[in-house]
Amino acid sequence: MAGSARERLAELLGGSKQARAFSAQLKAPAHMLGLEVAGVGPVSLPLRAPQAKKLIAVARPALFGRGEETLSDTSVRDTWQIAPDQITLAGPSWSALLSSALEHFRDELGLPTTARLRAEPHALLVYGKGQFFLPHQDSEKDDAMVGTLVLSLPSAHTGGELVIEHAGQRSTHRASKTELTLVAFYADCRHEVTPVRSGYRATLTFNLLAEPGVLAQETGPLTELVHCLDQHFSTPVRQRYATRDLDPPNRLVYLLDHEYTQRGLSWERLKGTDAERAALLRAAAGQAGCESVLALAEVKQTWDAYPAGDAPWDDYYGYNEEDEDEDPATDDDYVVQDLIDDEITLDWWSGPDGTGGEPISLSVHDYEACVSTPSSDLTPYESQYEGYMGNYGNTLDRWYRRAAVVVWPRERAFAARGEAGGRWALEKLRDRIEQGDLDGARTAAQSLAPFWKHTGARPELLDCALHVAAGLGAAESAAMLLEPFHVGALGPDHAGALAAAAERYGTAWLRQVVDGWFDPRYRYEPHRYEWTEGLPDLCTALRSSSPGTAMARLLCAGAWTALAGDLQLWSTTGPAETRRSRLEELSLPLQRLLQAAGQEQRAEILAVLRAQADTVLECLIPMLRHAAQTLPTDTRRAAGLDALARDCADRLRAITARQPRAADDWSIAWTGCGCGLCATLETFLASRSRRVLEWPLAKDGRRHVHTKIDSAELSVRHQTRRQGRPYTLVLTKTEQLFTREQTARRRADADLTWLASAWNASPAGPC
Ligand SMILES: O=C(O)CCC(=O)C(=O)O
Ligand SMILES: [Fe+2]
Repeated sequence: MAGSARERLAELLGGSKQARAFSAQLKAPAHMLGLEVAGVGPVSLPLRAPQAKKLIAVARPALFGRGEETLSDTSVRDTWQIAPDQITLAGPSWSALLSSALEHFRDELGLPTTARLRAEPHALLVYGKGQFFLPHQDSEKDDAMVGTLVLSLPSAHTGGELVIEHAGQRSTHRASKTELTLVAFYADCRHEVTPVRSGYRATLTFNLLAEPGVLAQETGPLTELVHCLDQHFSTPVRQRYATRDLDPPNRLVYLLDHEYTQRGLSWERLKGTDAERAALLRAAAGQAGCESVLALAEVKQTWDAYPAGDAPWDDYYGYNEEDEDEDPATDDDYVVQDLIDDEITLDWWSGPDGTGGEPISLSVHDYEACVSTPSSDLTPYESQYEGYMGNYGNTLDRWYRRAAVVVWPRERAFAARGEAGGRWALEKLRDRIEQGDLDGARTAAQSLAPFWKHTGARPELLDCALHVAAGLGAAESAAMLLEPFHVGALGPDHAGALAAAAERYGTAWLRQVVDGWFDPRYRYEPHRYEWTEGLPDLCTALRSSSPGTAMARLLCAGAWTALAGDLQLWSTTGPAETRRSRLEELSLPLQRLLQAAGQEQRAEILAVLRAQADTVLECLIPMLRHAAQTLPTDTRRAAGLDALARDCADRLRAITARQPRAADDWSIAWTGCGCGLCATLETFLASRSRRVLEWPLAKDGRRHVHTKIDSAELSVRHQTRRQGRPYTLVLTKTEQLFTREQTARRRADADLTWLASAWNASPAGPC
């Protein structure tokens, strides 16, 4: 039944009732009905032959009415009937089942939602083999009677179908063997029961009455709209495939039919049918305790489509060779099939009093959307056909501009507006805090929780969020507001507000929040370290208070975890070219971190750097070069860079002190994956004298060896001699073995000389 309040709203506002069903069916578990019959006792379900016979024993042949008369004629109707006063309907779930079934049938049959249906037991009917009821119309025994409800008891039988007809349409209902089958239909429908061919069919029939008074009363569309709004805003949302219901929706978005500009959008200037519909909905919203605003919506629909002239299966069989020279395609050239996706986004709305307005960004959930005119009946302002792309088959995208009336319950106004504009929500919270309305601010803040993560954390809002968080004095809500931000939003200006929040809520709270800011999701973003530019100033400012000092420590720790991970990754990851440039990228963030860190933290970082392999120089030397050009001497010293320069000089000296490779030494130290091929390769590489290996080797083996040589960038050329079987892999050690070492040594020499001059990095003393 989900969506029925919205559908009804759309119908009422659209001014035309859709053709409604004349009959409807529902199944329910057998245990929900407890049935007792005088002279038989409790009837156990599913019904079996012995008990069916007992029921027949207390029944009498059924009569039927023709005009004013009541007749018995087995050529018209042949069945056994038990009067309602012989029947007791009980069981713990029976009344719940009946009332929810009646609501269902009311909605399905299109009766007003204000109506209350009541079911009055009429008879228990039992049909044995060959028994039936010819087509007839039930007499309306009561002014309030609107239809008939037939509840078939579960029982095994063939034949005995209930066939209902209306305006040339018919629906056929078969009873279940195991479940209760409930069918309701309007009193003006002709219906019949076809002959039972085997087994027994048993039904409980009821007159369906619309509660006297309610229907007769002039309800008018306004009352019904109010009722639908109440229902929409109080019914939990059920999403397809979801395991549990969501809270009731905060919004209803009713799409209007015309296009408007921002300036032209006002309650007084709505066009055509929009004017009447919007006025009606706005009036109903007011009566239902809701606020309403006008908004501009963008609708994008994606349809399954194929070019007209092609049958959808032509792609598979290649039948479309004939029609090749066609004009450029337009929207009309496609056959549109199913709607795949329907996205509605609101990008602007007016203030609740109808004045002002602001840009927003809000995607409308399908359970909030309500339309009397489907977008597909309007003209798109743009459409685009996309051939087969992998995700879907061929699709046609269509874009529409529409206006909308957005309605929300007054008491949920804050969340309803807040989801569309994070800035608005934060500013309102700040105002309430400043006016001393702390309770109001806390309740309002908490109402943002379900969606804040997805909507509220734009970087430019961090400052306001920090102030609000500190002012709220409610740790959980404060954390909820701050957690979705990313550390990238942080700058030196935030120091004051950060320290205030830290002071208010303590270190454990702080850690939880800051951890969220270093979400590893951002790890591979290109500018992920840009924020460290402000880190030294931010930390200096923070250190003026002790909670601020703790905050600074957390930020440096977070930055170091990220940097250490990247250093480790890139200093051990292949091709030299990539490694060098990645490590160099880390040099500036590392320098800023060393400047920002406290003494103890800096010592820890330096110790870790010292323990890294020599490749770390590819990060450290560029860092020292940069620092030498940009930082004053005392800043460099304070950041521990002097000590770092000495460490680097030691490493470089060790490299330059290594014995140069002897001219006849062709050995290459390398270890493979442990397989037989790698063992052969390892032996060849390790040999001082062997330069060439001729290795008959099949394709897979050759590929393995190629990969190993290339990924380790070994100074070995590999060629395949395509003669004989298997081909021969020819490996040749190259001169690069010597030139590379010479280049590295020359670079180390140069770096060392530079270090000695720019950093005065003479060999470390005994201390
Ligand atoms: O047994 C049925 O399914 C329908 C009976 C009926 O149409 C009637 O009692 O008027
Ligand atoms: Fe009937």
